[in-house]
Amino acid sequence: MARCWPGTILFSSKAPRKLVFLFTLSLSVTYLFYSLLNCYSSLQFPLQDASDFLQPEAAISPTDIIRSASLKPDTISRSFPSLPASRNRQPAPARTAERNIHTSSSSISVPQSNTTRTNNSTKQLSPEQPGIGVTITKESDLEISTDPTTAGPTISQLAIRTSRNVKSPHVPPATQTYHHPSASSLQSDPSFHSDNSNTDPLLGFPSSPNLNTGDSDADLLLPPTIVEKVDVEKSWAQAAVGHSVPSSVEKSSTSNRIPINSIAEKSSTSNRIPINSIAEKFSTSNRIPINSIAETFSTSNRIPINSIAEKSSTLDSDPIQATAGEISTLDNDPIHSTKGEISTLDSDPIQAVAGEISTLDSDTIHSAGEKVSTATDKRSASNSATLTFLLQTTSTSESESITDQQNTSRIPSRPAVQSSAFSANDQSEDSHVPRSEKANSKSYSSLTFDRKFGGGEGTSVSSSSPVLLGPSAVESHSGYYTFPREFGKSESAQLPITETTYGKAEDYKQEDPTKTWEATSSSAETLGSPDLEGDEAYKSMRGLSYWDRTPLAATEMIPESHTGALEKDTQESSTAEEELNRIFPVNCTPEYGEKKLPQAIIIGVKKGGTRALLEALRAHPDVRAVGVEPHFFDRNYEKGLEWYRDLMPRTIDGQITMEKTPSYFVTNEAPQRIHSMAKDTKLIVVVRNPVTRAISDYTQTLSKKPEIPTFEVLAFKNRTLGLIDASWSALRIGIYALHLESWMQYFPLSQILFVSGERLISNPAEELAKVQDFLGLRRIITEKHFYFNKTKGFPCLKKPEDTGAPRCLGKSKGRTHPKIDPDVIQRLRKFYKPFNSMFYQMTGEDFQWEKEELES
Ligand SMILES: Nc1ncnc2c1ncn2[C@@H]1O[C@H](COP(=O)(O)OS(=O)(=O)O)[C@@H](OP(=O)(O)O)[C@H]1O
Repeated sequence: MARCWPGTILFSSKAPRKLVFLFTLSLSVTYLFYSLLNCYSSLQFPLQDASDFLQPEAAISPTDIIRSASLKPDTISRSFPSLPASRNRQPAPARTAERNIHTSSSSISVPQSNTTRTNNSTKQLSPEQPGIGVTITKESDLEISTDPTTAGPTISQLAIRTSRNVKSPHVPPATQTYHHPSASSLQSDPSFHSDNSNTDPLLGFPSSPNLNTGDSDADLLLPPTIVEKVDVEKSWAQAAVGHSVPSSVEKSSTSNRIPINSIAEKSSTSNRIPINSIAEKFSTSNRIPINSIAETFSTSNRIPINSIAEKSSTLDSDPIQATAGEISTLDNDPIHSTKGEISTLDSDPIQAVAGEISTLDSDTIHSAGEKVSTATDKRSASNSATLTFLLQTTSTSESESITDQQNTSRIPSRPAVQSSAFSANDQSEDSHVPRSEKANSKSYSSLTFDRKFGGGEGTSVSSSSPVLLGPSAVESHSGYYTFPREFGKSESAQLPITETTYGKAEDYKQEDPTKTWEATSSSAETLGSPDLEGDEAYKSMRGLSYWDRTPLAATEMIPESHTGALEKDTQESSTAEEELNRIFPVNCTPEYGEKKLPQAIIIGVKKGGTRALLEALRAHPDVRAVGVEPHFFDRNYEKGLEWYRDLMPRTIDGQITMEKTPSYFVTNEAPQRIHSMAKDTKLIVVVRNPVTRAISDYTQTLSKKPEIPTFEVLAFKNRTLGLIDASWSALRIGIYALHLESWMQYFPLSQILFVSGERLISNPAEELAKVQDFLGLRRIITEKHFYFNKTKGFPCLKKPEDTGAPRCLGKSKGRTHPKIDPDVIQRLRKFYKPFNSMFYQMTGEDFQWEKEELES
């Protein structure tokens, strides 16, 4: 051994002392060098661990992010409210298993309970207790800071943990499988074990439970304090675009690690993940129009987080109402709610002056008021009840005349839409192209559905179109989404998806402040404009309901205590109190029956034709429906089921109770809540071409706020680049597939009926037949009940025996739409096309909007 040591030779050879000194010195230097090297190596471990944490960003579902937070450009709030424990839910064994996705550095198991962890303690949350909210003030990069002394996991980490390792308390009974070509590497990655059952149809990623809805126990993972640097815009962009096939997957799909240097460069501590660097990578590789999407989604969610937590507001919620503390709302105008003292049954809009809003006419109450006159001020409870009767049955005001509506014929010229068969059969090969081959594609993506219902039998449809518009399509994502047609059936549809994303964050302008006016709640609605053809009869029979229906009990009027929370829905104009009393004496109907929670709900979509459907149904003797929109599952949930029940009309045996609130469809919490109420609730969604729906939505807002920017301006984030502002609620609501996915988490498709808004106009009897079948009703509403009113441009109801005057919806339905630039229409059609296709695929029904567009 001694010989091996060079020093022995040196000493034995009696080398000069100088040489010995130099040798010793070089040894010391060498030793020092190796020591330093070792030290450096050891420093790498924490970073590697961090990288393990980071890499699985691949598993973050953008929809989770969308639904988990609310962003504003200046004040971005993020909340993780918890949900009430799911009751009555069907056990879903396939989905209740913990999503056992391994993380090399940390494996977090989330108890399947309704808890959140704060300060190392676990507490039970009450049903609507907000979870931990983090307020984020956004600049370019965001500093989320609630307590700078404590560094907890980053948002990114939390999302990762959530998506990776969660016992989802609400797992869809359905099996949803997403096969993403580019995910093959993930699947080969031992750290990624998706159960294939919690996927997002839009995004194609295993989706973490919905943070916002409390479906997940993500709260458990949220530390009491967070010090974080987050590029929120970028992460939101991913969320918004809906496909965060992340760069990290590409870059380290097998190693499950983000290159160390990227982390080491950007982060000095292992505990603080360099979100920015990750975000950059995402944005670079995915080229998502980050700003635009982030902002757009934030636009639709312009609700302070605390409001959301408290009020369960949604994208369709009125921010001001949410803060007012007392939501009123025969009218949706947010201004009216600011005072928190809005009541709603005031029937005398004529007397409403600036500053005093009365509200039976949503179109007349736009003057922002200091206070709102109230039903309680003006009438007794019994009168109020009478008025409610009015709300539920008819309108009597002259101002309801539809003479101002006679310009255009609204009936579409298109032929009756075929029912749900797909006709195309050209399966696109494109959908099977691995993502890697698509990555460099500069072309627009295509979206292809390979529909294989019933064990491969069936048809398929494919389409090829730009997903987003603009000159800079740079990348596509593709994948498959498989879902069952119905619970308990093996048949499924497989949905290959390719999508295109655009641009970089910097390319997009900041949030347009002009959009803050947006109040997206469902419109105030009108019942009972007498049509011109029936005008004489109307005058002679004024006050009578033209809709054949069962009488209402006086006691089923909405209690005054409730009126402050109701959406004005039925009347756009009203009648003087005395007249109401004359027309509908308080004791005109006996009290009988029982108030029941609704067995069927029209949950959407706003401007789809929901009022027309409900009113037609109310002509059925076995249907009793509340005339106003209760907004229970989105805005008034904290009032409790008894409050809700009390709103309902009385029913006798054999009658079903219904309500309609179109904003439910886009309310994250609604599916779970309705499921909790009764898992067998039947749901009806009236859908309409999303482009037309958006214009209709805009038209309604414009009618109240003429000063808003043009549709063309609002529709784009950057028109030159062709960047659609998908976060504008008018546009976002139309991404039906996105919203439907939430409902499919709780309800089988067999429990959801999709009604074509177009066919409801072109062939109402046919749609009503479907609806009656779905509700288990006798087919009593038939073509004999409808006639087409040329002046109104819509079908109107009449008594089948022709004994009563016909009845059309009022002036808030069928407004003349403003003329929109055809190029913008075209762009929007292209934007929606893949989402529509996905929706057709999910529902198994082709609504033929594209065909209609071609014909128009
Ligand atoms: N029979 C009949 N009469 C009048 N209007 C009809 C009818 N059937 C469907 N429609 C379409 O309904 C659209 C309004 O939809 P909603 O009732 O769902 O609107 S709301 O969300 O409740 O405000 C409304 O949209 P606009 O035309 O844009 O006003 C109508 O197109």
